[in-house]
Amino acid sequence: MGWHTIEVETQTEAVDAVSNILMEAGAEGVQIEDAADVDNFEPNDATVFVDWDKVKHRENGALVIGFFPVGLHLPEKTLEITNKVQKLNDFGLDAMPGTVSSNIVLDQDWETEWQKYYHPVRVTRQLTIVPKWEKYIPKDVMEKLIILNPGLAFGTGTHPTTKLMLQALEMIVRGNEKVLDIGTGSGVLSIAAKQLGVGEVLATDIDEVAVRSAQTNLDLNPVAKDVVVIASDLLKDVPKREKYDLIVANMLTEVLLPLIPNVEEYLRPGSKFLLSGIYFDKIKVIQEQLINANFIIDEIMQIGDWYGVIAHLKITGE
Ligand SMILES: C[S@@+](CC[C@H](N)C(=O)[O-])C[C@H]1O[C@@H](n2cnc3c(N)ncnc32)[C@H](O)[C@@H]1O
Repeated sequence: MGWHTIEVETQTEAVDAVSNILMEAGAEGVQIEDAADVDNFEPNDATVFVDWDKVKHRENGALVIGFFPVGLHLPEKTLEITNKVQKLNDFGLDAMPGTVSSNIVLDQDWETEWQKYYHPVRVTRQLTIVPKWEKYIPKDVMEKLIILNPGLAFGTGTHPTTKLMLQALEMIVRGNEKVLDIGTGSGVLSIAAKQLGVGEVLATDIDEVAVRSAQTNLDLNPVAKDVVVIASDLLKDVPKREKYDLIVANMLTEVLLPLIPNVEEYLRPGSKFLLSGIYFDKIKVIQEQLINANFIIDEIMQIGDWYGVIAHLKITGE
């Protein structure tokens, strides 16, 4: 069996959005070649030096490749994707040139290409992401594993926006918190939260494919077996009377902005709200929206051009 690939030439800041477009269009996986990976590259072993002149890598921009099963109507799919990529500019994302092209590859090529990119990565002091096909033994008692089938949905753990969330979780989780994970993608943050000792977790995503992928990944992690995952557009299908100690949301600013004013009724005073997916030119507007919605900002975190925020709902007298 072969695969159709649809490739989008774009920019680093639009990689997540383009990946989502490809997944929503029915891609069974995406592969990303991003020039920024060279800057963000952190070897597992600090003594490793990579001579980038000798390693094949992109010099600029990014290429996102979606893998589709053969049988789809390629010209129609390509047009649908082109239209959606062009609309990203309206959201203030530089997705250009946004050139979309298609190809066919052999199954075997895809399998080996795919797996070559994913290896166990210790993303924070305590958390290591392990692709499901790797046998990995924790290096010390502190190390906790997140087993993932990467490529099913956004959230392989190595993207700066996910890393910021994992770091923030590690900083603030004390144990037994009730957690809401909005836009769960691969389920990575729910699994991490459980590994760090939280109590109940409800995970949501607008995308049915992501909901199924999250469930597959949750099933790979016994610690996360009681996480409930549902399809929901933001808070629409989250039970109204529920209160959470912690809400996490790693999504584009355009999605976070309408969410922020509505989370208060799901939190208690002092409950934490972690946000990520914020590109550098959007951090101000997110801060303003949080302050208007009764939040105190505890910490602003940054990796490269991406920002994350740790906030809490005002306590009376604050
Ligand atoms: C950037 S990914 C984050 C995935 C994962 N939580 C992480 O941190 O790596 C954003 C996710 O939000 C989901 N999403 C986008 N708009 C949404 C909405 N209106 N309601 C719920 N989920 C949404 C997308 O389908 C995607 O899975």
